[in-house]
Amino acid sequence: YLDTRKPKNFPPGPRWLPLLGSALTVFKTRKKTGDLPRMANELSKKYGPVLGLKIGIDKSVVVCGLHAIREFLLSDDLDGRPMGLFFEMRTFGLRQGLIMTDQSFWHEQRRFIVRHLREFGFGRRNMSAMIEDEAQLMVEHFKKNITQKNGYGVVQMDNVGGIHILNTLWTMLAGVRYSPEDKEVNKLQSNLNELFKNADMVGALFSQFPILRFIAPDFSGYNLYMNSHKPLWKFITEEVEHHKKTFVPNQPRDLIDVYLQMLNEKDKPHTFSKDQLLCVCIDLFMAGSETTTKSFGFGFTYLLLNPEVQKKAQAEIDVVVGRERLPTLHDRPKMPYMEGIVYESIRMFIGRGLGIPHRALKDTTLCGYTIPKDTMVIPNFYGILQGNEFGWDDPDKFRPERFIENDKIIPLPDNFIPFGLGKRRCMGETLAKANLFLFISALLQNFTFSIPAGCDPPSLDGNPGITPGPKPFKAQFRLRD
Ligand code: HEM
Repeated sequence: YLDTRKPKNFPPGPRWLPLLGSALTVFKTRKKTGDLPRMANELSKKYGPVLGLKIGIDKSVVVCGLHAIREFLLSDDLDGRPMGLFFEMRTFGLRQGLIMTDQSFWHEQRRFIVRHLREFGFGRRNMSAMIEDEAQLMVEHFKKNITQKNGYGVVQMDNVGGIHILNTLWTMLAGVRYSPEDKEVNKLQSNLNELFKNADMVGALFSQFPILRFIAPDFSGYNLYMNSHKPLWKFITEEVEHHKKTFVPNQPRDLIDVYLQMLNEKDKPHTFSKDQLLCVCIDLFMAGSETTTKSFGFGFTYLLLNPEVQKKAQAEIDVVVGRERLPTLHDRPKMPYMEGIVYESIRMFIGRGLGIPHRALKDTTLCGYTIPKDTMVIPNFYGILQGNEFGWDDPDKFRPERFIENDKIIPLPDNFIPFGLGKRRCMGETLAKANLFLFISALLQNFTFSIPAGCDPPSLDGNPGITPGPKPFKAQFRLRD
């Protein structure tokens, strides 16, 4: 009986059943609508934009409308991150790192990481040169894959950007760049892809019913979750050990060295530890490559389906950049169409999903409802980025023009908040946008992409999961005339 009682003034939502909470309604609506974000959008039509749920043992609130999402993301009381097995097991079972920590621990670490990444170019002018170099390597890699006989190449387009995108962050973090053919990194990225596909933002079955990890480790997703993380833990640990062996005091080569230097300080703040360094690297490995690679993948899904968009982008590139050199970030203000492609790629990615869950740090209110301490609160990006109630005409269409007026990028609409808002706002926005702009424009400057003969067109369904991803697809590419 107690299990079915909602806290006073809790946001409206489906009835809670003993043990299951609202899981049955969620499950049924999800089956009908296809995924969690659409499920929440559907239920919010009945219950309102602040949707109160309980899945297994966790009380959670999914926030759907723009007004409610803004109030939520800008509230300091809702700046925490959920606790629990699912979130902590990513990082060796520790509540450490950047993404899933909160309060003073998170403040201190986030400030330190952002400040020192800047020393290695993050968000600075030389970051552009670094991405341009990587874009050059990407173009060469594509050229190598064109066979003389056919005059074209074929690639697995949904994840081809993965290592190049990772490299732009990893050069600053660990001072290394990997070859796009590196077997280990490719395997790590495909492991994570698999993992992100098979769980979702509110956690896996084993986190809602923790006992299941002992009695049904396969069924509850526990084994898959653990096994997908182990190779990444090994990889990161080896990188940090290598840094320790080659470390020269006061001559930092990258962020890991700066962190090691801090670890050697006698009076370092207590939030700094070797474990925390490993967890920061894990978080940045995931956040830094996964999201941008998926936006890139969605971007090319639509570029393949809309050859006229490729043509318009190529015309703009030819006028502003020509063919003699690769595009740079200096060209960006003169290339609104390409920038529109970047925004649409991001909208098609994050607009299919839920954001990272937050946690109420104390009893508080949201849109007049009571949110008890420790409730998990999750923003739903689907409605505001892909629903037509927020001014998107044909929200399912990939239309870079929607961001352009009088040949200029328009001030971005209030509901275009793919990187979140407030103190927990994404710290990689500048890097992500620069990567997408430089990689996509460099490829379109050199190649034209099409659906390979005998292949189905890329699917628009996408894979739901922790973050949504494009369904795997191949692309054929030819050098432009
Ligand atoms: C298109 C690409 C990307 C999108 C759409 C995106 C979006 C987001 C969103 C929505 C959040 C959550 C904000 C919140 O919890 O309220 C977030 C957090 C975060 N992002 Fe990104 N992101 C992208 C790329 C990147 C990149 C390249 C990095 C690399 C540095 C990065 C690092 C992070 C980190 C560390 C957090 C956690 C911040 C915190 O909790 O303090 N992201 N991102």
